[in-house]
Amino acid sequence: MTTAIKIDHVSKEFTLNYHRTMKQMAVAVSKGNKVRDKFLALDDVTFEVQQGEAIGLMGLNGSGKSTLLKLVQGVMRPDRGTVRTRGRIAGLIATGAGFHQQLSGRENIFLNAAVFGMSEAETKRKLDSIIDFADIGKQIDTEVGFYSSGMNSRLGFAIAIHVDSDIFLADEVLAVGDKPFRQKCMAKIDEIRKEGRTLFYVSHSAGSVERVCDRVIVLEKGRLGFDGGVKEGIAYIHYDDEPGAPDEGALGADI
Ligand SMILES: Nc1ncnc2c1ncn2[C@@H]1O[C@H](COP(=O)(O)OP(=O)(O)OP(=O)(O)O)[C@@H](O)[C@H]1O
Repeated sequence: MTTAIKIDHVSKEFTLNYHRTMKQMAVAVSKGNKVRDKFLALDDVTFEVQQGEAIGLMGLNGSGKSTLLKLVQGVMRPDRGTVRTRGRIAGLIATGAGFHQQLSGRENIFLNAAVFGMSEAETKRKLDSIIDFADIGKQIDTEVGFYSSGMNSRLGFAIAIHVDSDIFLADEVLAVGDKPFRQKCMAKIDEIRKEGRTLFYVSHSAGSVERVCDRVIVLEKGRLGFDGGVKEGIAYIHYDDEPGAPDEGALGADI
């Protein structure tokens, strides 16, 4: 087996500022109060992913999932530890991230595709297919700054799935899309799986994780809480407790 991702004792620290203005800060300092704190968004996380594995990355809000994906994608560096990846990485880890707000959707396709390492010729060849998948009509030629979050997500996902990547990162991509779009995305994710590409799939939906993944990693306040089978992972995080809970209805069994 070939290792696709190696996360070795990785920590990432952020600063939490308690005040937004200089005045508030000055008042806090004069009273001897803290103005900022540091905290670990990721705390000594270690695991390996083999090529072709589909990992469901789960955890409560703020547990560090997106931060971990950003480190895997290479847009952020760890403060401690190492992140090693093999092959080309594509995916959607933050809706609208990487889009230039004043450029049109069409122009952003070229910009974003270049960031993923696609040549202009390759992008031109895939342009119609990307626009078709995004399916946002004439608004493909309007400024991305005016897009709804769903439209941002549609365009971002459409570009990402057209990159010939070895590792695909999907962070809540389906959360803002409507049902027909979610179904289309799930079909693409199935294709990615069949092609033997490595998948990192962040979701709060036990149903969709069960459908897509063969392993679950649970982050708890930045620490690795669980790493193992899908059913066990879902049970660990108690997402199987409440049948018909909102996450199931939103993204689960109905896809
Ligand atoms: N650039 C940043 N600067 C400061 N704090 C940050 C930054 N990015 C993330 N954080 C903080 O790090 C913690 C982890 O955030 P992260 O987005 O990784 O969580 P998550 O598990 O993806 O959450 P969610 O399920 O809500 O998407 C949060 O407390 C968040 O506020």
